[in-house]
Amino acid sequence: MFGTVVVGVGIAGRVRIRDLVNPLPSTASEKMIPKGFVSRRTLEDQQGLKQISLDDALAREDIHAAIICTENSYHEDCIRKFLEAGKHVCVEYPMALSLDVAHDLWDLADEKGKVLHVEHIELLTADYKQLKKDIQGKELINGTLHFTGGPLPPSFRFISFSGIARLTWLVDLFGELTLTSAHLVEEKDKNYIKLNASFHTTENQPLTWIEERGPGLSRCKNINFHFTSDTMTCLPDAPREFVGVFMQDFIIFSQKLQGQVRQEALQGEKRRILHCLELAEKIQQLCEKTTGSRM
Ligand SMILES: NC(=O)C1=CN([C@@H]2O[C@H](COP(=O)(O)OP(=O)(O)OC[C@H]3O[C@@H](n4cnc5c(N)ncnc54)[C@H](OP(=O)(O)O)[C@@H]3O)[C@@H](O)[C@H]2O)C=CC1
Ligand SMILES: C=CC1=C(C)/C(=C/c2[nH]c(/C=C3N=C(/C=C4\NC(=O)C(C)=C4C=C)C(C)=C\3CCC(=O)O)c(CCC(=O)O)c2C)NC1=O
Repeated sequence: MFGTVVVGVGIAGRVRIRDLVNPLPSTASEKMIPKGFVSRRTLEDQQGLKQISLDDALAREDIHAAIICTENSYHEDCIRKFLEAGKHVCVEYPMALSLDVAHDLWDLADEKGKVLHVEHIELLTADYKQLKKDIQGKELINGTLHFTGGPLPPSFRFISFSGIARLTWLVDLFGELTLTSAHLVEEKDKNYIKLNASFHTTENQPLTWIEERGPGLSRCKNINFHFTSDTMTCLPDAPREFVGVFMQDFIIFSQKLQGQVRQEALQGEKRRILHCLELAEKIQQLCEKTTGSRM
């Protein structure tokens, strides 16, 4: 049994509390015991769960794991505190805002012998699983992934990190990438931002990622993938699965705590996460170089 707390009560934190309080019967998630939630605000009980202080969460011996759902700028500090206190950590993506920090946190997890799990629900949606199946065996000529969405607060930090889910899609579909260019358009007065990043696959095929955020832009992903066999311009519309994506992720975290995930799978995941963070960092550096300012 693993006493567990949720840290940070926003959109993701509330879903995490829901899943922690209602584990899926006959899955590894049943071994996770809700022990409370941590917030920087004083909140009333959440779905029957009580608020506890961060210090208590770190010190209590009946708490073995934390699910960190704070804004991106506050992930590193939280992960470090819980790992140092000898707790397992599940953190919402992106785990860190630089490659160095990510390596450092993983080393700390290894040193402490604890699980560091990074949520990547974008890989767990029914549409994505279908897309991956549909693409299997096809030979890419070139492709574009264009995401639009509403503005995020500054605490979600640089757009290549807050948008890491799109990079993760491209890497999971087409393998490791090399960045060839990155360009940022920002209209701060309009709260509008657009990133355009280009890559080559290991077979030298070009891929483009466009991440666009601004008021009135609805959350949407557009694809345009050209293969030698055909062209895909629409995401497949797979039926929704019975188990929600956050619950699927929670079950994976629980399985990791119970030693049910193979080493090769863990290593592959870690390699992918670090590769995506490295790309995100290179994009940021290139954008800063071309605009001449830190963002
Ligand atoms: N939303 C989603 O569907 C997904 C989110 N994520 C990731 O999860 C993390 C959190 O995202 P999300 O939950 O959407 O972000 P939110 O902006 O909803 O919450 C972020 C943090 O802000 C604080 N907060 C929430 N509401 C308020 C409020 N009304 N007033 C003051 N503070 C508030 C909370 O911390 P506290 O309780 O300490 O005050 C909370 O943890 C990010 O890393 C994101 O990338 C990943 C996948 C999906
Ligand atoms: C309705 C408003 C709404 C908000 C404010 C929202 C925020 C939000 N959704 C995210 C990802 C995500 N959000 C979802 C799914 C959801 N997330 C939800 O809050 C809900 C209701 C679903 C529906 C199942 C998924 C699957 C991701 C992973 C990235 C993706 O594939 O889009 C992220 C992480 C950053 C990013 O990848 O863009 C944020 C901040 N999502 C929303 O849908």
